[in-house]
Amino acid sequence: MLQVNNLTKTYAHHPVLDQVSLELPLGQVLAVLGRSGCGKTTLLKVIAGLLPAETGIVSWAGQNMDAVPARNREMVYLFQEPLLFPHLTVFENLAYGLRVRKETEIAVQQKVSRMLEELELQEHARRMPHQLSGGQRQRVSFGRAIIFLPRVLLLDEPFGNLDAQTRATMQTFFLRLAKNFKITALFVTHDVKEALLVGDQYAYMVAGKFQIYASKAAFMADPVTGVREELAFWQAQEQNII
Ligand SMILES: Nc1ncnc2c1ncn2[C@@H]1O[C@H](COP(=O)(O)OP(=O)(O)OP(=O)(O)O)[C@@H](O)[C@H]1O
Repeated sequence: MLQVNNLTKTYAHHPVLDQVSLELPLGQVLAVLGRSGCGKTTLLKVIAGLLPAETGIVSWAGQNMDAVPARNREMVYLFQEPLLFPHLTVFENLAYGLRVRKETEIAVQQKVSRMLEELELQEHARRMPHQLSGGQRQRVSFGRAIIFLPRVLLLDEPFGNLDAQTRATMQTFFLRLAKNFKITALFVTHDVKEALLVGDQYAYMVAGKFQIYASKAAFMADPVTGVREELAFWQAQEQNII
């Protein structure tokens, strides 16, 4: 289980993380909804070990991660933009983390083949990243992060730059991968529908304050999340048509 206790961080006397606490059990996805600038990226980077917090503790299975550098935390921060090695094929991009961990060639071949299948990219294994569409690149980026089974995946608006249709396809991919690989993830999004779709648990962040809801119903019922507003909008559209 990932545990975060009372994280605080300020920039120029302005609190960006204000006593943030959360618990994330294995295999669960916590969808974090929040407007731009509320501190979501800062939270993910502190958990990943890429930024220091002023106070608070990040721990995994009861072990304090303070002294564990980012590269050893196995809490992978995935950028909005897929960052692939431009000089490596899709296959080698996926294999990279396994090779760094000195896995045997047989294991590399098996794991990459399975991942290519999961991502429906078998036919693109020999392509270079610039020969892929944005959605395909994002799939490779996902696969590369998941293939060595990190403890936690930290997703920062991963589909924010994709068109609506590709975004919907990617959400379906994510749900399948999350289930098949028992992914534990914090999934940050501005999009209410995306949060509802991908989450097992739900949180809302505003001005560095983090609120976790006891249930999906509680998340949907709270006016601050904007869920009710969005539902009302679609109902009004429907009534206008009829
Ligand atoms: N290095 C920094 N120095 C000063 N202020 C910063 C720094 N990094 C972030 N901030 C400020 O902290 C706040 C939170 O930033 P953060 O990137 O965590 O927001 P966010 O919720 O991820 O926003 P977005 O959705 O737009 O990426 C913002 O007001 C931002 O301007």
